[in-house]
Amino acid sequence: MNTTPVLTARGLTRTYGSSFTAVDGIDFDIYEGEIFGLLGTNGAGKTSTLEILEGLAKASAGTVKVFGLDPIKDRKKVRPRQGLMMQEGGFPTDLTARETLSMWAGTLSNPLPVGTVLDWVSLDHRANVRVSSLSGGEVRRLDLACAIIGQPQLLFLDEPTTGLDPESRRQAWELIASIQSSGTTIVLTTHYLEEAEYLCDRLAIMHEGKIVTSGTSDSVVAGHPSTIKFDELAIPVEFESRATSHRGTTTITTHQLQKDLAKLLAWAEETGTELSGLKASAASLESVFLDIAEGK
Ligand SMILES: Nc1ncnc2c1ncn2[C@@H]1O[C@H](COP(=O)(O)OP(=O)(O)OP(=O)(O)O)[C@@H](O)[C@H]1O
Repeated sequence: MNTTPVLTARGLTRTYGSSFTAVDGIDFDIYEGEIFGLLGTNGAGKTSTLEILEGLAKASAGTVKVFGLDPIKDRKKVRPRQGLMMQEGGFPTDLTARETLSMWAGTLSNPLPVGTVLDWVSLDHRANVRVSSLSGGEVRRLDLACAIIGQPQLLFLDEPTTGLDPESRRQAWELIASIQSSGTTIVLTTHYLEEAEYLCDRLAIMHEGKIVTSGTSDSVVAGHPSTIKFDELAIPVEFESRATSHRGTTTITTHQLQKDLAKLLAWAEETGTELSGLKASAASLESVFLDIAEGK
């Protein structure tokens, strides 16, 4: 992996008003050519962080360097190298998709052809439709088109596939992956863990303004326990200390899923016990995320 940092954040803090800390002293590096994901529950501080990285908001404390520069003070140098897709685009509604993208391209120094980008985001057949008549998912794809048409070296995508149907989401993933393969570094936020697993080389999970865990998806999941669930019944003594019971379901947590499952099945066989509702699940990004969300 290329470990040349394109972006570094140290002690990044953002407070609202006099007392609310939305981003609480976080540190991370984003390397050239990678896709870095910022994940977290609603209100974890992802957008508040992204806005500082993008140079749209000032940090209350800490530093950010983008291409070694200050994204606010050196805005003139940094901005042309960045593409931004925010949660809300806010286009004039009476322009068509093509007019909107052409107008935006007119402000950039090195835009790709408008028709090519409309084709990439599958809006070529909707090019002459006014923004007011586009569906929510189509507006989202127009947002993405505006973010990539300037051939940015660093692309920020804030929930790029929210509102897209599953097929359009897959297409957006392919497009984002192909933009990365052309050398662009990408920072994205998402609520879709499958999206993070598919796209992100590394990710950080935020909770209440802090980064709780970070690394590759595999390294974040490693060390997290797997679970065995079944309908509530008396269980072997050796599992009692790792078992919890909730709404009629017993859950055993384990770091040795195969071994413990084999033991449990052998016990059930010997004692003639029916393990109804049996479900064994390896640790996943989702289980890590849910534990963090629950403050575990
Ligand atoms: N302008 C603001 N003034 C006061 N509080 C704010 C402001 N913007 C955000 N917040 C608060 O800061 C916290 C972090 O918000 P932020 O939008 O960064 O979270 P997020 O992780 O992006 O959430 P989501 O997944 O819902 O988009 C939330 O508690 C939010 O209510």
